Amino acid sequence: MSAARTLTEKLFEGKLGRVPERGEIVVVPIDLVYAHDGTFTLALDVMKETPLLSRVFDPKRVALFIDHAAPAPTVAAALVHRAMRRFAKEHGVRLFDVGTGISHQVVADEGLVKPGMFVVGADSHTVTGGAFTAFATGVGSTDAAIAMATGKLWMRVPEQVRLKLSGEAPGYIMGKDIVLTIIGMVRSDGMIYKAVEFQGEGLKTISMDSRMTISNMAVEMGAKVGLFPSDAVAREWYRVNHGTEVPLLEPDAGAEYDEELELELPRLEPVVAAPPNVDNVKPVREVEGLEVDQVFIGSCTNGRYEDYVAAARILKGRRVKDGVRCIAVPASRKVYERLLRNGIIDILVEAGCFVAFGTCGPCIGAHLGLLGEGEVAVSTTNRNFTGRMGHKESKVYLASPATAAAAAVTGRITDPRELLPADARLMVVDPSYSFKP
Ligand SMILES: CC(C)[C@H](C(=O)O)[C@@H](O)C(=O)O
Ligand code: SF4
Repeated sequence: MSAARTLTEKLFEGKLGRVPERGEIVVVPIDLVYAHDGTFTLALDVMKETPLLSRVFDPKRVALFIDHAAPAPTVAAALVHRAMRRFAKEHGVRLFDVGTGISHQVVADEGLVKPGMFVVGADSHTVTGGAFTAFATGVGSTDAAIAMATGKLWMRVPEQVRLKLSGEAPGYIMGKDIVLTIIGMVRSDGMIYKAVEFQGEGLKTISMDSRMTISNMAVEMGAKVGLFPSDAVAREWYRVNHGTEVPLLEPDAGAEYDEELELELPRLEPVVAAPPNVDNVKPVREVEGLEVDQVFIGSCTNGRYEDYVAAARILKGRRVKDGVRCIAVPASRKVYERLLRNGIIDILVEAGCFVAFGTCGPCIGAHLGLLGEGEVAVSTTNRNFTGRMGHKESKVYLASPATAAAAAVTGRITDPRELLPADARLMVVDPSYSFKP
């Protein structure tokens, strides 16, 4: 075997002091473990029932989030939130309360995830942290409780896949189009328990916001983690957002992978995932014209600055079509504040959108916009399973924020290229970029 190492191997080596074999079961120290109001109750039960797990190993490495049913839409949710606040106080753990934001966004906003870390969260979209070169993965509530109490967790070292992104993406392409296209290629079970490493010269043009979208949906192809290197784009993001230098972590040339795939970015076009499966991916033009009732722009997949800038490019000076609800929910207060400072919230509101922030609400059909029988939504979220956003006879088309905004304006599924300026570049790599409406 060559001495060249994959990125996944480097991350394990950083913790274990040696490169483990694929398939080996290892116990790794965990740098950050988190849970939210949808999963913490079960973790708390485990901690209460198991004396050895009754204390938190290190409060600084544990975080709790109130984001799923937030603000509480039911009394039952309010009671869960109350229990979480009590636990956080008793154990000295950080609790990010109502309105701070969706966990996977807040860990980025707060700089809690850094290259080289091992992060586990009681939520499948913890994989979002792969954008920050962290081995970040979702676990069940019992595993989360064990990690909270012991600071360690066992893992099977995954098979490793190189996914080369070659060439440069056209300006109208966003991370969502890239990841949906990949899922359409490999299908929803194509990467089960594998570590997918995104590589290639195309990374230079993929912003951190879009990388988070791509890593976020790694789990929708079954992956254990979706990793980006901490290249120049990532390191500049840490400088601008957190004033910190982070190490360069990237795979060695010549590292051996179990599988190699390539996606040519210049060939991409806007796509949707049609219901009822995330891998039912088609070019937007194939479903163009279908009438929509609701558009949702938000979630941990696409609730970031770049996403609303893309939407604003389409919504500015236009109105949401009569009869369509356009719901915009920036993923965190920090994202919301940046949008507010840049006049983007004004554009959304003037176009007729309903705007809230920092909640999972509509994404998981919890509150703030469920779908009725027979209704159709275009949504920037990551799952379109039957009944995900409301009635079991409703339909969800997953798309980029640009495609979603185009549907809001026309009331039909529409190729965003028809409404975008010809020179629009929707992925914005410069972290200091501010949109001038
Ligand atoms: C509630 C939670 C367990 C779930 C997840 O793990 O992904 C949710 O966030 C989702 O998106 O379906
Ligand atoms: S925004 Fe949606 S996908 Fe993300 S954590 Fe919340 S419910 Fe899950």
